[in-house]
Amino acid sequence: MNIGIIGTGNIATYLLEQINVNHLAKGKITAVFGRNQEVGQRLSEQFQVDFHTDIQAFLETPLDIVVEAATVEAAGLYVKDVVTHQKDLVVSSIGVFKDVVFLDEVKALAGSNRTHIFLPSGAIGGLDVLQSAKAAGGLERVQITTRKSPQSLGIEADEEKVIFEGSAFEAVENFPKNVNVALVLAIAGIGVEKTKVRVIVDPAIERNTHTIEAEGDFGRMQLQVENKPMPNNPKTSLLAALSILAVLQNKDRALRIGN
Ligand SMILES: NC(=O)C1=CN([C@@H]2O[C@H](COP(=O)(O)OP(=O)(O)OC[C@H]3O[C@@H](n4cnc5c(N)ncnc54)[C@H](OP(=O)(O)O)[C@@H]3O)[C@@H](O)[C@H]2O)C=CC1
Ligand SMILES: O=C([O-])CC(=O)C(=O)O
Repeated sequence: MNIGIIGTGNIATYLLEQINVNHLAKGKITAVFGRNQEVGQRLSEQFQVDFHTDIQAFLETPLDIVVEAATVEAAGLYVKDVVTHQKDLVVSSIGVFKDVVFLDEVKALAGSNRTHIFLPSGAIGGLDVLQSAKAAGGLERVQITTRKSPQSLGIEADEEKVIFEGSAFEAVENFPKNVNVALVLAIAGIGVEKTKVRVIVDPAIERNTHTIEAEGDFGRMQLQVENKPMPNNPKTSLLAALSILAVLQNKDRALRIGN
């Protein structure tokens, strides 16, 4: 499997290390697309990958799957191109799909190009429960409370404070690098308007903590994940990078676990 990566940051570097050096997935990252020539050159030498600043040239290389690990904005620019070039796609910046029409367009393109789109569970879990819970309708309420340090949120604060309360749609507009988890939750569950999000800044906390609550005909779920932030980017939890690695490890397996 030839893997391409969009982005030259923390997750991209983590995947290069785990796949090209530690061989933790089948195949190899053969090409990276980015806009930072200096960093791209360094990654190219360190991990023996081609570096491209031209998206068409990147997508014309023989890739089986492309992992977006950049930003919501970059995902908006490039995900359709990836699918129309008939590559499977893994999206990290799931906030790009707050626009439901855009998500439907990308899904339709994937259908007509016979490709697959993978949305990793990222820094959370419980998506299996939500999807089962709504299989026959009847999922009523979904909420996520994200608690992060000022450093992880990239803001200053000297006391615990609720800094946002609203829909998943509004949350992405306010914190595009911190609430992609709310979007995958919304897509798996009851949508971007009905999924409620609270963001709390907490100077006393060291882990990126997400608490998910859901209720419906199935009963009730509460799940809390206390994530270690990544050293190179404390906004991002290690679990988010691991979940992309797991998608790449599992994508062609005969045995599927969870719905
Ligand atoms: N689903 C989930 O649970 C999670 C999702 N995420 C998503 O994953 C993304 C990546 O995370 P992480 O690697 O930690 O973030 P980083 O900020 O470390 O890396 C993002 C990289 O993207 C590059 N980039 C930005 N804009 C563009 C562009 N237009 N074209 C090409 N490259 C671009 C930046 O490089 P430069 O600016 O130098 O060009 C930067 O190095 C986050 O932005 C977030 O959207 C993160 C955490 C959890
Ligand atoms: O990594 C995390 O804890 C969550 C995150 O940043 C995101 O969802 O964008």
